[in-house]
Amino acid sequence: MEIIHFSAECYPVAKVGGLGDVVGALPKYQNKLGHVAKVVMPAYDTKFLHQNEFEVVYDGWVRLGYNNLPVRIFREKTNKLGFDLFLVHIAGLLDREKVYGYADDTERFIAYQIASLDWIAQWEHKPDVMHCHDHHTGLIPFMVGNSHIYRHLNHIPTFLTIHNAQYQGQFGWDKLHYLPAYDLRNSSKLDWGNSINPLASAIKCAWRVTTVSPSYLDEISYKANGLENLLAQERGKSFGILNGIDNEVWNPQKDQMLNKAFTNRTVESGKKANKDALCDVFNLDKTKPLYTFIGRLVGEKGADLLPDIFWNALQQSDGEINILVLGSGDPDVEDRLNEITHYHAGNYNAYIGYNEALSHQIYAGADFLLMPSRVEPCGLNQMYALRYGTIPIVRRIGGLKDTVTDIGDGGFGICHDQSNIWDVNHAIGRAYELYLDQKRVKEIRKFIMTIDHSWDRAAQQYIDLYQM
Ligand SMILES: Nc1ncnc2c1ncn2[C@@H]1O[C@H](COP(=O)(O)OP(=O)(O)O[C@H]2O[C@H](CO)[C@@H](O)[C@H](O)[C@H]2O)[C@@H](O)[C@H]1O
Repeated sequence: MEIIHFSAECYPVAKVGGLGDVVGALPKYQNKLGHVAKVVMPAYDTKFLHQNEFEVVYDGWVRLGYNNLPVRIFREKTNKLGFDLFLVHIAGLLDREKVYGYADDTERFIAYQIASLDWIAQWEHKPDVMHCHDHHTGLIPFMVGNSHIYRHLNHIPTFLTIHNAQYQGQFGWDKLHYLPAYDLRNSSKLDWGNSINPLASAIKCAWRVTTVSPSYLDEISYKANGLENLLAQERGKSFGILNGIDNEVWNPQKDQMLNKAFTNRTVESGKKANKDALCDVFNLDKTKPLYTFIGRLVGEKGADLLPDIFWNALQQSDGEINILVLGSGDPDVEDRLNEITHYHAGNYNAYIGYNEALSHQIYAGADFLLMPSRVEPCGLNQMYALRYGTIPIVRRIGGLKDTVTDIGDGGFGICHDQSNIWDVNHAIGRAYELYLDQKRVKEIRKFIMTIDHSWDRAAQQYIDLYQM
């Protein structure tokens, strides 16, 4: 099958969070199964663009409202990522440093979607599947099914994967003129709550909808930032497929970013070397358990609770634990997390910012990873933690529920029910008790490193779904 993935992110080209990891891996694993999966994404002004070789495969114009903008599509020449990568270049609109966060994001992603379809519409052959990821690509199913200019594509099955239903990309009907002409009687397929809502539109128009874990599929019927009823209505064509992880990128045995590579046989010495190095850099106590949080500092991740959780834990433990945070997001949370460093230096530190290599070093060097998420469609961090022998402490929600079993239930993690300070502090205490039983900790580490969360299984599940 020929599968085209449309996405705003793809690791290592451009990554803000988990979407980038998924789109950087799933196509590679689909190709390994004998298919031809490709990625079409915006050409941002990132390092990857400057450090790799590209050829031009398309030169054209994209019509955005009353403007015609020049478009160029580049193909990466060497198949470096294990799949064909196409970058849509629109000067002045897409070629910026950041992926998101601009006032004209709506226009940027509409232009990217139209330009991608214009290009594909003039191919001699047609792909078998068009797979859209999140709201930035959510207008594609509507445009393909309803715009006269894409009538040659309208027999191609479209898929939507929801990585996070919190973000929907809504914009006002005053921007309708940016979209290619369609029969206005079909406007209800774009509308949700009197706005044009790309995620809602994709849920309505895509042939199939998937979520990134089975539990999240259940949860969004009652908690989906206003889309609950729609998702419940479309449940018949919706499926939950648990994300995998890229075992080649996240491989503690070969990871070049670590201070010391290790396997599950050498996990004790490997973890110690990586932990010692982190403790040296961040002024932490090597002899004490190291808890960490890695992620976007936003409400969904429970990040606003972290400062209080850490104050409590550090005070209650009286110097017996370490905490290291890596993240960026809400400036208020960033400040509050930084502030703790002044009071608990030696046991606490925070790196505010984005640092891919440091994230690998922390997954490898930490003893426990905290994920007190309010919403977690899948969560990749807990799976990276497991692969690097780090015990996850997670709220039982979404993909966390599907991947972590509590030690009290014969499992290997610490689970709690609510995303609140008391539950998380209690979980931190349980982890500390566990840490004192080093024999058990060693057994758990050895075991969790063997759990297979690679993409092999999920890549096949997507193929099966395309063929249904
Ligand atoms: N400051 C920082 N420095 C370095 N690395 C950082 C970082 N902050 C985050 N990361 C990395 O970004 C990724 C985050 O992955 P998640 O799955 O937790 O995220 P996210 O909420 O973005 O994704 C959404 O999509 C994914 C994919 O489907 C779902 O798993 C998830 O539940 C859903 O919310 C991990 O690779 C993590 O290491």
